[in-house]
Amino acid sequence: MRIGFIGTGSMGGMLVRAFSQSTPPSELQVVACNRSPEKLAQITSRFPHVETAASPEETVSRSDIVFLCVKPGDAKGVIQQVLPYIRENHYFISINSAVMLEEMEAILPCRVSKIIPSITQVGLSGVTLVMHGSRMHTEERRFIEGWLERISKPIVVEESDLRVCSDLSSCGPAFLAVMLREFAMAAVRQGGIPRDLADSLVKEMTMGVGKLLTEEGFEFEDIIRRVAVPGGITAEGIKVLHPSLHGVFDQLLVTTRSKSKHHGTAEHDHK
Ligand SMILES: NC(=O)C1=CN([C@@H]2O[C@H](COP(=O)(O)OP(=O)(O)OC[C@H]3O[C@@H](n4cnc5c(N)ncnc54)[C@H](OP(=O)(O)O)[C@@H]3O)[C@@H](O)[C@H]2O)C=CC1
Ligand SMILES: O=C(O)[C@@H]1CCC=N1
Repeated sequence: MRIGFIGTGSMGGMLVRAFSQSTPPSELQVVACNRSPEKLAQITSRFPHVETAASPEETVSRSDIVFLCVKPGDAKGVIQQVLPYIRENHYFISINSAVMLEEMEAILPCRVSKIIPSITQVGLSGVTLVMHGSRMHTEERRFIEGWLERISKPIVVEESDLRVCSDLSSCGPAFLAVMLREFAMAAVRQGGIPRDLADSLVKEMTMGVGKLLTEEGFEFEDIIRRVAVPGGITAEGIKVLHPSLHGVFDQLLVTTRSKSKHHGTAEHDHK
């Protein structure tokens, strides 16, 4: 299978690395291009079997599955640029939430899907959100999801639910990191311990909680019940958290929804 990547920035570069780590070169031919050559050169120096294409057009010509990994404001221009090189049997997959499946299908003659990756795929974990266009039938959907399973847990969602789902799976790592950093910094202030000790404790705790939730069958409530024993210390801490957190995430989701309505122009990409 020949997989092409147009754009090897943060997300495209991550996907190239993730596929290269998870799949032997004998099963996968990767070809990629990037506007500025340095980012791609960093990847090819670590993964020499990743081939360099000179342009998006060449990437498309040399691929069966094409991942479009440019910023929203660049996406429509690149789609127009590669259009003459797209064959009906191509799979064209955009990682931009701003470009709608219907818009892509109206322009492109091939099968299209949209996926929203997450920084967690650096560790071959976390979710890729998947939305398929109308030309993707059951077998073809399974085929693409099978590839995504090599690097993540693919979850199919409705395009209309994308905003809130990607807040959880793709923006979520940053939201969680902000909260965890606050926790560590408060421990430094209140407990007088060094920052690196506080960071290590929070990181290891987070990894352990992740395992309970994903591997040990714990629900959030199970963890809360087992740790916040009646009359204990954790329960007192939770009494502080509840009023402070109430409404915070509603506000966050209202804000991201509002921002996403104005997203998708080159002007906004560079703000
Ligand atoms: N960051 C995240 O966690 C997530 C991001 N996304 C989405 O992914 C998309 C990409 O984001 P991200 O990877 O962070 O952005 P980056 O800016 O890091 O990557 C975009 C890349 O596309 C390259 N590029 C632009 N135009 C062209 C072109 N014509 N031909 C070849 N390469 C081109 C850029 O090259 P150059 O080196 O010249 O800039 C750049 O390397 C966005 O839509 C974002 O919303 C989705 C999920 C999560
Ligand atoms: O913040 C952003 O715009 C991107 C989209 C999803 C995660 N990061």
